[in-house]
Amino acid sequence: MLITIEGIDGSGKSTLLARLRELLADLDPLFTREPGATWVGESVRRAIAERMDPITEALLFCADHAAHIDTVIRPALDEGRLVISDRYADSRFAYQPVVLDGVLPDPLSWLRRIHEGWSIRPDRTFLLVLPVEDAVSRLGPEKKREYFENAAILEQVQENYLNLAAADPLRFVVVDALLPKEEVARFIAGEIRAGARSSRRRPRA
Ligand SMILES: Nc1ncnc2c1ncn2[C@@H]1O[C@H](COP(=O)(O)OP(=O)(O)OP(=O)(O)O)[C@@H](O)[C@H]1O
Ligand SMILES: Cc1cn([C@H]2C[C@H](O)[C@@H](COP(=O)(O)O)O2)c(=O)[nH]c1=O
Repeated sequence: MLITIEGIDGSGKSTLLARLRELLADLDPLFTREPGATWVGESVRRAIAERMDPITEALLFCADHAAHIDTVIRPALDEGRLVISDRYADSRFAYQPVVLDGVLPDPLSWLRRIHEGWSIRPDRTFLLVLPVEDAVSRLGPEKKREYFENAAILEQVQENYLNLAAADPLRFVVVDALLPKEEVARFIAGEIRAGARSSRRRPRA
């Protein structure tokens, strides 16, 4: 079963994942992330830091996703493991249209086409949502933030995320990220546990 955690910068993903490692330890999940699970992810970090052109940046994120699926996700799913990824394809569909706006006529369709035929659809995606001003204040002083970590960009990213969730309500679970950390973690752990139980009852297609 593939679970993904999404949300704007500062929404609490890393905090949540650290707690899920403890709460779900008995299920022995594989925790992974994008970018960062493959050496391609290092190129992505460099592209963000150096502000490469948005098409190069988008294609590097996609390359990291392909390597992530090939080397980490598919092997673990084939072994029947629960996989939990901090960011996944929806990060591309939420962030890259913002920087590709004005560069391509329809960035989201372009991105979706690139993923077609090889990306693996998550079984469930938890989207952490909170007002952008709260996320930005959690992120700390502006000068220490990465390129995407500014309010104007994050407003558009969050709107894109909410549109993705509205279009796919069976997969997305929208979670109030203003709730206390422990409440967020226990709710999501419970949902993942329930999903894992029912997927054990269903044979994999
Ligand atoms: N539910 C919560 N309530 C209050 N503060 C929180 C909550 N969740 C996380 N935080 C705090 O917000 C800050 C940002 O959280 P975190 O690093 O987990 O976000 P993130 O989504 O992983 O960010 P990024 O995408 O930039 O890596 C941290 O200081 C964390 O302690
Ligand atoms: C996977 C992915 C990520 N991003 C952005 C989102 C963040 O601002 C950075 C790095 O991610 P982190 O988890 O906060 O360290 O990259 C993106 O724009 N597109 C993507 O596909």
